[in-house]
Amino acid sequence: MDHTDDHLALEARALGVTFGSKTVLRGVDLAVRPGEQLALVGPSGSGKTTLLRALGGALHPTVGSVAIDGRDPASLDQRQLRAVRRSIGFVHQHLGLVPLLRVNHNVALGRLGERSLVGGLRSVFAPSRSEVHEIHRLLERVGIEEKLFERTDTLSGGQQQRVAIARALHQRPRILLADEPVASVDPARARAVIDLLTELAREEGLTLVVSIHSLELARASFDRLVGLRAGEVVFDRPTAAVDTRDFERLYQLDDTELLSDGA
Ligand SMILES: Nc1ncnc2c1ncn2[C@@H]1O[C@H](COP(=O)(O)OP(=O)(O)OP(=O)(O)O)[C@@H](O)[C@H]1O
Repeated sequence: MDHTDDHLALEARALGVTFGSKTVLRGVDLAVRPGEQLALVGPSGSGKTTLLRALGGALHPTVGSVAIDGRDPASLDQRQLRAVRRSIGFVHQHLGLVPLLRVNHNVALGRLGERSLVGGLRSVFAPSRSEVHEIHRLLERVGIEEKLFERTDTLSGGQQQRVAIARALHQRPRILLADEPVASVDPARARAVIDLLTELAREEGLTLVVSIHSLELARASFDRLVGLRAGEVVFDRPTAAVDTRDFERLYQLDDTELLSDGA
């Protein structure tokens, strides 16, 4: 593995995360090159969300370290940390949209973090023409431009997913992290949303890490799969080299795990 920081968008080194007495991640090593796309797969509770949060600098590792574009968030001051976080777009599992706001306002919120509170709110509720144009263009790219002025809670689950993607892109990130972005849509729409994410990331040259429940979908849409089980990486391979035994290993429960689970 290439450990030259300059060449990595994201890196975890011997990463461990513990909540109270519960170890959620242990010994995780991961290296992601700029522009690379990969899927994190694993059973519920295996630590995918926690790993994404740590990689995005939203959670400090208990042991080990993370580097984002070669910089360890733990070594940065508040201003530097905000700049690093702005370079990362996050599509949350539960989307985090404001239901009563119009679609254009929710997308505009993507850039709130880069301005003062007053300036940010002005840009959301009284945006400049160029900002309106940019939001319209983003909604076109995610295929729901006709929803620009609709109230967000009137949109379908799949459409809201697209709003969340547009909001993350409006932030102009270099890295996009998506946590189960298709948890609430049916399989056909899930495929369309994942295809959209991978296509947009490719076009924009973004690094993309997506946690995904459906193995089928992960296999169909990503060239690299990282399997997590009980907080540990059990495989990290090109999709073509991941076989049925890897998947069995990922989903089997053994006595040790059952014993340690409640500990
Ligand atoms: N803040 C926290 N405090 C205590 N335990 C936590 C916290 N966050 C996560 N956990 C625990 O860590 C484990 C891993 O959670 P995580 O959400 O990372 O898994 P996941 O693979 O994303 O699961 P899912 O697919 O269900 O979203 C779970 O057992 C969860 O209960």
